[in-house]
Amino acid sequence: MSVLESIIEGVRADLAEREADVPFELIKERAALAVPARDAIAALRAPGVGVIAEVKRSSPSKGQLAEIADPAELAKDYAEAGARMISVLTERRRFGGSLADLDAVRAVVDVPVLRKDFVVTPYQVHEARAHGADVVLLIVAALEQNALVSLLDRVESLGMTALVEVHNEEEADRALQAGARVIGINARNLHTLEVDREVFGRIAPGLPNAVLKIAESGVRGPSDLMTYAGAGADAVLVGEGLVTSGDPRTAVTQLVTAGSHPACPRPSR
Ligand SMILES: O=P(O)(O)OC[C@@H](O)[C@@H](O)c1c[nH]c2ccccc12
Repeated sequence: MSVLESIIEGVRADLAEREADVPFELIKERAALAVPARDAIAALRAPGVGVIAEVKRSSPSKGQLAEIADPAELAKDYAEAGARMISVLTERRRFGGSLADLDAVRAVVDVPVLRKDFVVTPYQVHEARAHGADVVLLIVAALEQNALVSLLDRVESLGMTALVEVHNEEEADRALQAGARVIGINARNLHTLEVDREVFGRIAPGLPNAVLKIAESGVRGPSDLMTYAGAGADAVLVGEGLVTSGDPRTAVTQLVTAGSHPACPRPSR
């Protein structure tokens, strides 16, 4: 079984427990009553290269990265330092996240919030909305094409934005066919867990101008942001580099400064 498959197996087991507590009809109702989703596309289209800052305790490749006793405090620091969006990992077993983290972050920031998880069922989409998410990650490698299409439609029908994650050209084609408006190109191979920063530059130029392009993973600092900017990134998504920096606020400030510097290559739109 691949790493991705084993993560999803755990996600499904945890999901079954939550679903036993809060049935589908109830989570749908809660989602319908939530404050409307924020416009993530508008936030990402702002001038310069944006920073999406991630609340990430652990990773399958490195184990624990940071304790993060107070995710709300961290998210506030990120937002005050200029992050355009906050990503919250809600997967428990490998990433140490939870929906409580999402609630805590949602309560303290005004920027759009991304639910970062392994979303494979409609239930999780409504659940994301019920907990205040504005954006939901959909990983192409984890989904059959018809599931991808129907989950993406569901995300949009709830007023949210889908961040559709790809790792290669074939997945990028599937994302486009499904109608993705925001594509994340993940430098980390979910099968081997290795980071290859060249992947973005290989895939991004083949995507239409109208699609927002997010470079995910492996951003160590401003120079990686500049490289991704040169290859057409509208934003970078950063986790480990921030939570292990010792000073996440300054780390975000440095990235935001680089992304808005006149020398930073601009997205073509
Ligand atoms: O910590 P990094 O290398 O900055 O990466 C952040 C983000 O890209 C990564 O957490 C991620 C990208 N896609 C995912 C899918 C599931 C879980 C996690 C991820």
